Amino acid sequence: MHYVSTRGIAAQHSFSTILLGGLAEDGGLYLPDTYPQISDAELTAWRQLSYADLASAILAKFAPDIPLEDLRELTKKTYTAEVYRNTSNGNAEQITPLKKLEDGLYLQELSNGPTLAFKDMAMQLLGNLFEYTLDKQHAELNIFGATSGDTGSAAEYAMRGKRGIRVFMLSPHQKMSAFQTAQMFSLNDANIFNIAVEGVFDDCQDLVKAVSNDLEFKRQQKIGTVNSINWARVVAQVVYYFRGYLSATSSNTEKVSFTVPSGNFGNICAGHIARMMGLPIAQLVVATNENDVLDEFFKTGKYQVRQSAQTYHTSSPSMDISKASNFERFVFDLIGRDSTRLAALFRQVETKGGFDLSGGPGSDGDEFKRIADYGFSSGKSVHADRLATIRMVQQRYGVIVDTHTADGIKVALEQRDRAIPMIVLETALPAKFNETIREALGHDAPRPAGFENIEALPQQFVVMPVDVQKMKHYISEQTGL
Ligand SMILES: Cc1ncc(COP(=O)(O)O)c(C=O)c1O
Ligand SMILES: N[C@@H](CCOP(=O)(O)O)C(=O)O
Repeated sequence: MHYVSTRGIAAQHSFSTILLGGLAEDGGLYLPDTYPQISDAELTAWRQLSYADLASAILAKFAPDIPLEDLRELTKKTYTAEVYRNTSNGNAEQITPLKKLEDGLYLQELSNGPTLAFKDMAMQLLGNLFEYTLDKQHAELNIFGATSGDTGSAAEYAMRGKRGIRVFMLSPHQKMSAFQTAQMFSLNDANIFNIAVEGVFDDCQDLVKAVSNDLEFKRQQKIGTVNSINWARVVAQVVYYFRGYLSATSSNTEKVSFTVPSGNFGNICAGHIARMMGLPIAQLVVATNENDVLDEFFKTGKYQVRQSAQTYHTSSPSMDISKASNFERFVFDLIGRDSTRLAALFRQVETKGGFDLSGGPGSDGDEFKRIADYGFSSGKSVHADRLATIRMVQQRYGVIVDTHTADGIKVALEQRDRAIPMIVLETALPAKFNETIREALGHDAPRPAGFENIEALPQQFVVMPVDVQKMKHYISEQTGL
């Protein structure tokens, strides 16, 4: 298997090479040349597997250049009850248990890891994969990433103290919750550098792309990424769609749907890959907050990104994103993997702010008519919906959900086909967004052990403007390369 760039110019590479490289040299994102398919017999056999074994079976299809035995060791070391210990049912061996809310409606717990968000599902594996690959190459890696709140802490917890790795993490200054801010900025490991950027998440992600697109600087500074720009992140997220499906069904003739609180489109992109591999997924429902660029696209075929000033700071702040990185991977598939056209469309995003695939007069294509073939639909949730959903879920099901998961449940209830089980992905625990839980319920969210006084710890970070040159200068100053 080879990996190709969505923009079609960069060289094709193996899994291990793109793992360390992140963004393709032509500015595109890597995808496998074809999606591996799963047979009915395989899916049946996978019903018996532990999460770790399921992960290595799926990874083996995407990383043929890593020996299966090594993959097995890596996933066994990653997916343990000690690491994913915050399960609500006390059975941490299950890693991502399904919580039944009512007949046909489930939450899939993905936030039981060290930083209480779904990012830990992939990031813990990425940390181990990086260490394994770097050890073999006697190399080092400077991770340059962007976060709206959860990728950052998941990456820093996964990489702290790891040999040969430094993490430079950009976050939007004063736009994360108090808990998220404390989780990242209270770390004082020598290999962690927190940079608060005077802008929104999209500015942070643009800086990551701009720095990565300077190929000489990238090579010299050994820059890699942990955002879902990195294909390995997406692949590791594919695993829990399989796990969710297998837990909700007893035969492969059944279908399920997933609703995914979405921002950078990495999570639901993994669902798209699982579906392309043949997992019987009926619907993939994109749930957005007030930053509704994706909802607009999946309703109209028009993709129109918003400027920083029109990107709202909301109570589901991790989804405050108007320029979803992984959307490019989906559009690549939607337009028949025509990389020349893909590159033109995404150039147009930079010059005209978007493109239009609605098929209407003056549009850039008519592929929107094919959206349903890919199972996608969408909906939106705003602050008042979020509060009402948090209250409703507590009253009706006795469960407290975080603000992003609440957005997912709100949209899932609107979109579900009652004949097909709907799984809502739980993307964080409520303790991370206590301000809004208090507003909704009048009391604090339950706080897992170990985080009691996190907001009171001393914080270490630097504040910087949206300035590529200053960012590069800061990185080279710290690395000494
Ligand atoms: C809690 C939470 N929910 C939802 C999302 C959106 O996920 P994605 O960016 O993969 O679409 C994020 C950020 O990624 C998040 O941290
Ligand atoms: N919501 C994310 C944004 C970055 O997403 P990623 O999946 O591309 O890393 C965050 O919490 O940082």
